[in-house]
Amino acid sequence: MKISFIGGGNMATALIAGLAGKVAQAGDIHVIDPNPEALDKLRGQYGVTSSPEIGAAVAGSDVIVLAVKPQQMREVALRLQSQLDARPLVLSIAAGIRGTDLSRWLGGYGAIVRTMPNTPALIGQGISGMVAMAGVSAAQKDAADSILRAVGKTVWLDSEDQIDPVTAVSGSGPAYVFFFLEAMQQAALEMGLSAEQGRELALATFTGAAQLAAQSEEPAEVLRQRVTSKGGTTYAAIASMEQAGVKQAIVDAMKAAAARGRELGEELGKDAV
Ligand SMILES: NC(=O)C1=CN([C@@H]2O[C@H](COP(=O)(O)OP(=O)(O)OC[C@H]3O[C@@H](n4cnc5c(N)ncnc54)[C@H](O)[C@@H]3O)[C@@H](O)[C@H]2O)C=CC1
Ligand SMILES: O=C(O)[C@@H]1CCC=N1
Repeated sequence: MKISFIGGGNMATALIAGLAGKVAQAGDIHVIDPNPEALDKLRGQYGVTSSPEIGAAVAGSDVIVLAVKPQQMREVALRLQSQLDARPLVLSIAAGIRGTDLSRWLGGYGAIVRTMPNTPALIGQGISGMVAMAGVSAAQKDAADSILRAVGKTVWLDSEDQIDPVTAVSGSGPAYVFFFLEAMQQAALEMGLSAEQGRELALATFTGAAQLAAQSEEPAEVLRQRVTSKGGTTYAAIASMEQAGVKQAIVDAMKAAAARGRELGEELGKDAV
């Protein structure tokens, strides 16, 4: 499979790390990015070919992955329009950008899959929500699935409306986990443990609890109750979090992420062309 990436930043790097030598031979991956340092790194680490701007190199690609920031998507799509003769699959990973707007910027092109991956893709532990527009063939849907499965799991969605909620849960989700980790490590330090001890204890707790939840038939609430002895230490911690409104704050934060996705789509898609 020949794959071109437009944008060679964080998320493209995570995807290329999983793909190179598996779904595509390194020489069949081409990256376009105006930043020479990003290209040097990707060429050196993964043996990809590269160019600083969209041109003939993308013609002949089976899949073109759009991995620029949402604010760059329109400009990139307008430039890409003339290179779509071979009818490749266009795979967009941008938050917010709606399929109809992307299709319009690509001159009414319909072979578009929107996906929302996440950074654990870097270590093959990602999860991606996926939605195909009407012009995507079964073979192209399979190609999109195999690209994202090279870096983790895929979940196909019933409608595009679900992609903003997916962005709020798993796309942005690693940041919430890191935030919680930061807080646990800060507390460990403030209570007299070393930074190294705090890191080891907090990380193993996260991994262990997540694995336990994944392997258990019980909901998270029941697993939590099993740690929480009445009048004990966990009880004190959970009572403190409840008093501070932590659960509702997380729910509100995730709704804000989804709303920002919708807002980005509306803001950046309101042009006439
Ligand atoms: N970082 C994350 O956790 C996730 C990001 N995304 C989406 O992935 C996309 C990329 O995000 P990141 O990789 O985090 O950003 P990034 O800033 O690391 O990478 C974007 C890259 O695009 C390049 N670029 C800018 N203008 C360009 C142009 N005209 N042509 C080609 N390349 C150009 C930049 O030089 C940069 O290397 C965004 O749309 C974001 O919504 C999706 C899921 C998760
Ligand atoms: O923060 C963002 O907008 C992107 C999308 C999901 C994760 N990072």
